[in-house]
Amino acid sequence: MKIVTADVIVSSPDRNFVTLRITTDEGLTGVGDGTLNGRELAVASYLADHVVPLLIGRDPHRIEDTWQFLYRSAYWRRGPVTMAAIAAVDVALWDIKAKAAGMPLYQLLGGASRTGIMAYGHASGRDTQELFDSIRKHLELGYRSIRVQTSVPGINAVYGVAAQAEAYGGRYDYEPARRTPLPAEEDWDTRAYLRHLPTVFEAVRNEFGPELPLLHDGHHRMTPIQAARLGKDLEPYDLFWLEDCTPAENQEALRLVRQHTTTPLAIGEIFNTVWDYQTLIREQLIDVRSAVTHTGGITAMRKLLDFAAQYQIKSGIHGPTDISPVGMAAALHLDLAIHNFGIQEYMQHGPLTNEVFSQSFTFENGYLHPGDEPGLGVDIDVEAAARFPYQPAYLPFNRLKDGTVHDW
Ligand SMILES: O=NC(=O)[C@@H](O)[C@H](O)[C@H](O)CO
Ligand SMILES: [Co+2]
Repeated sequence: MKIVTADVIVSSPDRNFVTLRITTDEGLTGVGDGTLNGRELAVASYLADHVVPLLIGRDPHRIEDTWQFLYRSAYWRRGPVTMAAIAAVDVALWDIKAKAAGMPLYQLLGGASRTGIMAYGHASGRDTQELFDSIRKHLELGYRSIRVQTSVPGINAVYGVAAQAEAYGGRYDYEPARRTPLPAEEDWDTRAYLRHLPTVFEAVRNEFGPELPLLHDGHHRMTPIQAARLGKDLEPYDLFWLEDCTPAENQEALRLVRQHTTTPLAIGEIFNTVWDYQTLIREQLIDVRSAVTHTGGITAMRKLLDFAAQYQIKSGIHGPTDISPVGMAAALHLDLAIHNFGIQEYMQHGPLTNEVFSQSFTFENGYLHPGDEPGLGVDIDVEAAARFPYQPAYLPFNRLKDGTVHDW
């Protein structure tokens, strides 16, 4: 079998997506997700200008060789753009291989290790009442695990608070990439946040009880000692995880956090190769790990998850709406097959996105399942995609009160 075409489709239903669609000489097609929120065109160009010419004529069954060829022939190693592009090719080739085999992708990954994939949804609120309503709404939607994000007194716009994003003219539910020519500036104050957050979880536990798995995303904003303090302050509320508690380019920084708190830590959604995690995993500095299929696709993610399994670390694959239904489906096939599954993030894509992408995965009673269609079980309607041309959209950034730029 040979690859005859590879189309890079940039489409913006609800939000921007980059999809690679590979077609073989036997008429089989496969799709891959190369969406990198706020830098979509960089991946689209990397694919169209530097990768697609290398794919034409290759045997699509040679997935490992194609991965190694794209990774090593680029000479320049790693990075979010390169690894998102390689991920798009890799997932499309796995889609083709599974279709050729006439089975859902998870069967090629070792078959099902569970009956369903525990999902968590994003509840948020500007105040306690709005937060409680959002948690109740997610419980009614069937979620059995819930991420809690709230406003902070004295801060105007905080990541992950849907109503606040809308008040700022954004659409949080399509991931806070504002359709504006330049990134929007938001404000931040870590001490105000550290004072406020334990009171939020105290209120949530009093209202919803001790059982409901609760998650929180620190979104890279604290120093290690601040993260250590928050982890300790949240221990009474028994979180499923505290995510991205501190920027982790310096992986050793997590040693300090670990020494002070037993709150489980999830890190990794902005990483893109196993090397970003190596110390975190080897020294058991994280518990449930979160990474998108941008970490080089199924081939690389499987190796990463198997490495993590040796250190009793479970998966927590990234699943916001800036991961397209294609990337989501890839995550679900992995989630179903691996033994060290932890949890799967699942925001629900918008109605226009569901017009462009047909998918066979299901969400019932709090559990996701990739479905049993041959391949990934997702496809892109190219005509529908053409109706939604790319629109520049950027994630916001933070500045502190004194004007210093800060992690968002
Ligand atoms: O845990 N989920 C997250 O942190 C996401 O909401 C990220 O802010 C977006 O995917 C960035 O594009
Ligand atoms: Co996150």
